[in-house]
Amino acid sequence: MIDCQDLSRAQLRRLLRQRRRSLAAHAQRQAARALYRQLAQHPLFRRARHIALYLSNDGEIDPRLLMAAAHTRGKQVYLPVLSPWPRSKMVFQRIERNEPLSANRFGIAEPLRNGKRQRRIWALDLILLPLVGFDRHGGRLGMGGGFYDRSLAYRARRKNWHKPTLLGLAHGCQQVERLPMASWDVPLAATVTDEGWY
Ligand SMILES: Nc1nc2c(c(=O)[nH]1)N(C=O)[C@@H](CNc1ccc(C(=O)N[C@@H](CCC(=O)O)C(=O)O)cc1)CN2
Ligand SMILES: Nc1ncnc2c1ncn2[C@@H]1O[C@H](COP(=O)(O)OP(=O)(O)OP(=O)(O)O)[C@@H](O)[C@H]1O
Repeated sequence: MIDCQDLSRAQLRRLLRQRRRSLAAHAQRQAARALYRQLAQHPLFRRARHIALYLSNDGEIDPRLLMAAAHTRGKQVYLPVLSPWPRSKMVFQRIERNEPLSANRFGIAEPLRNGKRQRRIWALDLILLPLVGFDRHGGRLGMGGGFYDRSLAYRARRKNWHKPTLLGLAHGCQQVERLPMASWDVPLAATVTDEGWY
C-alpha cells in the first residue's frame, strides 16, 4: 500500500488514476461482479429507496450491476449531472432504465437535464461515490473538481444530519495508508471494493 505522506495530492491522484486505468477489461468485469456481491444484499443497499451512483470513467469500478438491481427492485436511481452555471455545481437526477445519455464536458455520460427529475442531495438515502483514492478512516481523494465536497458542504454545518449514507466505491488497488483531510472533506461511512469493506 502506498504511504502517501511524501506525495502531493496531484502526484497521488496521477499515480492512482494510472493504476485503475491499467486494469485489463476482464479484471474490470471481475471487479464489478465482486463489488456487486459485496453490496447487493447489504441492508444499506436493500433499505435505500433513493440511491445515487455514477457511470464509470477513467478505470473507475463499474456500478452498473447495482444500478440494474436497484431498478429491478423498484428503487429510484440518480446520477450526478453537471450544471452549466455555476460550473462548479452538480445536481442529482433520476435516471430510468435505457435512458439516452450524452457526454458532459469531461466526457462522462450523463442524462439530459430535466429539472422535474432532480432531487435534493439531503433527500437521498444512499450515495455511492466514485473516487481516486481512499483510506480506512473515511478519507476520499476525488478527481479534484470538488463537486461532491461542495454538494455535501451542508453536512459541515449540520453535524447531526446523517442522510444520505456515503459509501465510496473503488478497486482494492486504490487504497492508501492515510489521506490528509482538507477542512471541506466530508468523511465517508466506508469504502466498498471488490475485496471488502474499509
Ligand atoms: N464517473 C464519474 N462521474 C462524475 C465524477 C467522477 O469522479 N466520476 N465527478 C466527481 O467529482 C464529477 C465530475 N468531476 C470531474 C472532475 C475533474 C475531472 C478532470 O479533471 N478531468 C480531466 C481534465 C480536465 C478536462 O478535461 O477539462 C482529466 O481527465 O484529467 C473530471 C471529472 C461528476 N461525475
Ligand atoms: N465546500 C466547499 N466550498 C468551496 N469550495 C470547495 C468546497 N469543497 C471543495 N472545494 C474546492 O474544490 C477544490 C477541489 O477539492 P478536492 O481536491 O477535495 O476535490 P475532490 O474531492 O478530489 O473532487 P471531486 O469531489 O470532484 O471528486 C478545492 O480546491 C476547493 O477549493
